[in-house]
Amino acid sequence: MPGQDGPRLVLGSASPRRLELLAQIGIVPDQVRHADIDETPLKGESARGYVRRIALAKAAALELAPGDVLLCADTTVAVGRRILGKPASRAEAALFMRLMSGRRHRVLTAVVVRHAGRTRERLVETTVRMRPIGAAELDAYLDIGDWQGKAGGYAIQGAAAAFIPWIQGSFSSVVGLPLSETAAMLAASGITMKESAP
Ligand SMILES: Cc1cn([C@H]2C[C@H](O)[C@@H](COP(=O)(O)OP(=O)(O)OP(=O)(O)O)O2)c(=O)[nH]c1=O
Repeated sequence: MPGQDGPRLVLGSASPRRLELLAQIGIVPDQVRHADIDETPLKGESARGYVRRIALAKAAALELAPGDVLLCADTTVAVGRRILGKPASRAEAALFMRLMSGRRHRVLTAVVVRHAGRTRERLVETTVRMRPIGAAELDAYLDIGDWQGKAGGYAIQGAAAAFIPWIQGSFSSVVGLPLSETAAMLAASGITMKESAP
């Protein structure tokens, strides 16, 4: 049972989206922490290998009290073999958006749960199609500033939805945490909805 006697959930993420997504399924972490790690892709690294490595590194970087459950994740965008992380500038965000315009890309989220000496992980892949985006509307989109802090430089939960007619996979995973898979992983560690908790 969650609550006073159950395990404590530590969310190892600075992403406000991940906190909101957990709240959507009635899960409230007892603590939110995060460790800064180097997110540079290795030479020749695949997007799947990269996102797993980073999520595992985030989870390994935090000390846990006995019994605590740690949840970490990493989200990245891949266009073909090219990994698009968080753009460093508006110009880089524009480049990323032009790469994705009029074609499909993949959004990968790796979820890691550490508990009682065990580390579990899941990798969820979603395909997203963007319609062709004109120069003027791209400029207007970049003005909003949604590109900051987002893998690939866009937020499907924001104005970029206007560019996305179709996805195949998990919407919540694109936003940062695949909720169905995450709920199952947390339940396996004794973390469930807290609506009935004191
Ligand atoms: C593609 C996409 C990404 N994102 C966000 C989710 C993630 O917060 C971010 C990818 O960066 P991440 O490195 O996965 O996460 P983060 O740096 O925000 O937080 P932390 O490492 O502390 O957990 O991009 C959206 O919000 N919407 C989208 O449509």
